[in-house]
Amino acid sequence: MSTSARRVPLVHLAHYRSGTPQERARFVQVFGDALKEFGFVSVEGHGIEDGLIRRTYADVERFFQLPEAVKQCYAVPGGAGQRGYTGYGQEHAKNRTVGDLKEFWHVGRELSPTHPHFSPQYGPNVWPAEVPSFQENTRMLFQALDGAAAVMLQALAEYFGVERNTFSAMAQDGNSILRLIHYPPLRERFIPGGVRAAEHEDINLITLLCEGTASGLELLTRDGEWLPVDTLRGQIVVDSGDMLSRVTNNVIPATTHRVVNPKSGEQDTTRYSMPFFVHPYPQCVLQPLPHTTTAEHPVPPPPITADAFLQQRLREIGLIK
Ligand SMILES: O=C(O)CCC(=O)C(=O)O
Ligand SMILES: [Fe+2]
Repeated sequence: MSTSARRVPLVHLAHYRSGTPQERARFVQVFGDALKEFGFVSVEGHGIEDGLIRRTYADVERFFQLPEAVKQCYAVPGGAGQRGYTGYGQEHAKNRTVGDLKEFWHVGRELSPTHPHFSPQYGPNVWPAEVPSFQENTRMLFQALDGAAAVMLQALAEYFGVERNTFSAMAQDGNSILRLIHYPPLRERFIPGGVRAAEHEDINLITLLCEGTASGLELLTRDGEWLPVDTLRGQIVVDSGDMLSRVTNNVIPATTHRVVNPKSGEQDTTRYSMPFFVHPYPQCVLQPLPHTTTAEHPVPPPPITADAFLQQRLREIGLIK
């Protein structure tokens, strides 16, 4: 695949789940090459019900329209924004000080305290009483995305020629998180110098993005060009994060992306999006697959636990003060 391709490559997940051996092999190749050379890949046939995505967006919209004081009741003190509500402008991209022009809500995984991957830092979810169906819909969406992500990670392991569960086992009962984001109209709230989401790389292994409700998402191609990414209905866009870059010794670099502000004249546009960040379990040691240390990638990053890496990054983006 040419790195100067102007379109995000498209694959069909059902081809990997239940296709012929040729379809499976083709999925593995296109999916892996797309993340390696392009940074983003669009996935259709992922099995996530469109109605569930619509219902969840409706709930998310209802929540973010609540008064600020009500929303703030769902901020979790000392929780580093990992559950519940995080207010407007609080998160900023690494190496920036101006906050992003967004507010968001995080739904995480809930494990019993006796589970080996349990970590008290990633505690129980909170739920907005004002939107009764929020809990059920976001939980169902979390589960559906989690299932689709596990299959994609299996394909990625095949791409590297390692045991199929190598990456999916890291994410199984891991610290994945569903982020529900509201970008309000710029006319209403603006922070000088602020961007809806300033350019950044995601922290985690891979991110699954259901289509956003308005344009604005852009990816920096490996050639250094900003390319708008418009997810079509029925497709999920997947990008690679820093943790995947670590475990592949940068064979798959993390993808730089951003959400740009609407053009002048479109200052009334609201945007919602729902990235699902696929994280390993906290105790998982991130170290490169052995055969990824090559002449091209001679210096593997030192091992670090997923939790230590996450804590470091949460500090860098202003969620841990
Ligand atoms: O809103 C989007 O489409 C992307 C958001 C994003 O990149 C993030 O929250 O990490
Ligand atoms: Fe992101």
